[in-house]
Amino acid sequence: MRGVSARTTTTTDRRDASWARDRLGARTTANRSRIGGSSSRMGATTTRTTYVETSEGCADALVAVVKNASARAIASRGTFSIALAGGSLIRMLGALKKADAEVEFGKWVVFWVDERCVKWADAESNFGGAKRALFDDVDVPKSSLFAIDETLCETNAGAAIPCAEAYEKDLRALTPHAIELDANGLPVFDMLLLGFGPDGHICSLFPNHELLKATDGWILPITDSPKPPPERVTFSLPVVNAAREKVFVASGEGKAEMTARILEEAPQDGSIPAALVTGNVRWIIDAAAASKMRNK
Ligand SMILES: O=C1O[C@H](COP(=O)(O)O)[C@@H](O)[C@H](O)[C@H]1O
Repeated sequence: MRGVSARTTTTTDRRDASWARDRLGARTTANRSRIGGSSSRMGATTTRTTYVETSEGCADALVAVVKNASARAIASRGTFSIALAGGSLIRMLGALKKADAEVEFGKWVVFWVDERCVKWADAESNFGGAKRALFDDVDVPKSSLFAIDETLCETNAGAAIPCAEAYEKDLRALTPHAIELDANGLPVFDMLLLGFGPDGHICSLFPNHELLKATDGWILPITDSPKPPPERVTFSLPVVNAAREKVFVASGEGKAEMTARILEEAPQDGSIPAALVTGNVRWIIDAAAASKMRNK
């Protein structure tokens, strides 16, 4: 593959959701034990990091990771459930078209880890961007592409709550047959493709935001997103962490500072949401994004 170095490192730690747990001291024991009981949050976090030279290298490495996970999931359960971020990650998605002959796109079920409450044709729509970059050209059945209900987004104001309710209903209808549930009753996506902002946000979970502590609800509305548009929907942090594999792609100098902070400082106080992702985590990083890391 172009630009993919052979160098992949693996680290394992015992990081758990201590930030959420500590701040939840005032909550009931029942709530605490639900959080503490999640195996993906309390078990070891394994981080595999693949270093590549260029953004093309990132795209190629991403294709290899998705192709393998898709084949494994389809062989064992007949479907592959994947949820996608938006933003700059969308630029990478088109590379998956190269794997068209080897990937059984017909067996995919696709969600978005977060969405801005706008019409699909709006330039801000994460679904619209992914559709143009990939899904217009591969054979994922339309009925397996789970976008938010755009009819609820005539205006951004007032859209987040009804959109989140409807989107969670769609997700619940797919469990447990197409998307498994874990021991805590959380949906287990086979793979999440995550981005992160320069502030360390993931999905539409922003630094120090109350929503980081949410333990009820799979899809959360946010009405005060610091990054426009203000009204969005997002996976909750427990749903993110319940996924079988989380893949971060860090490409370009603009991601360098935050990549180093997430991987080398990993504060657990909610100031960098990306550092709260636990379980089976994979990073694909190009040279520009890795340029501020001290240990690589
Ligand atoms: O608003 C969002 O931002 C993040 C990061 O986007 P990027 O353009 O800075 O890479 C993205 O992961 C999220 O899905 C999106 O809605």
